[in-house]
Amino acid sequence: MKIAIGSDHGGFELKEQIKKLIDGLGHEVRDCGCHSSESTDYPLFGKAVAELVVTGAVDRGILICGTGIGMSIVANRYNGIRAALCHELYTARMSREHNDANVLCLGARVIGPGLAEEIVKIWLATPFEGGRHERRIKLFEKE
Ligand SMILES: O=C[C@H](O)[C@H](O)[C@H](O)COP(=O)(O)O
Repeated sequence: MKIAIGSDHGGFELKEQIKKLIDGLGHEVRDCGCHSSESTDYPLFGKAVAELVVTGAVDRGILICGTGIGMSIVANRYNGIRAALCHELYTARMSREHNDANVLCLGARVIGPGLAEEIVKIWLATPFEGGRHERRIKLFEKE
């Protein structure tokens, strides 16, 4: 898959680590920044990733900030984005199976890098179940 990834300064280190993981799994990574731990503004990177997902330039997005909250708020303003903030494995899996989440948000100040990697792996590997869940998504997404 093609995957866009973005973070602010709070998520920068974890972004670099997750980039390597995704690359090692055989995906194509598009890094939308930021590019250092210097203080910056999460909406810039949340928007960049969301726009690539919405336009179909990439298949999925991963966004990382301190808590993951700011990034999920920004991404979910876009019609067609279903961003899920996940800090354990069950919601990571269910966000794919039931919600067809196309953006994963992580809080680098909330969980450790080991758990973050496991979350990313399960989120990338889990397919959408469709069926009744597809009907529910159609109920809130605009044409
Ligand atoms: O939701 C927002 C994110 O968690 C940001 O990473 C956080 O607000 C940045 O905080 P600070 O500017 O204090 O590093």
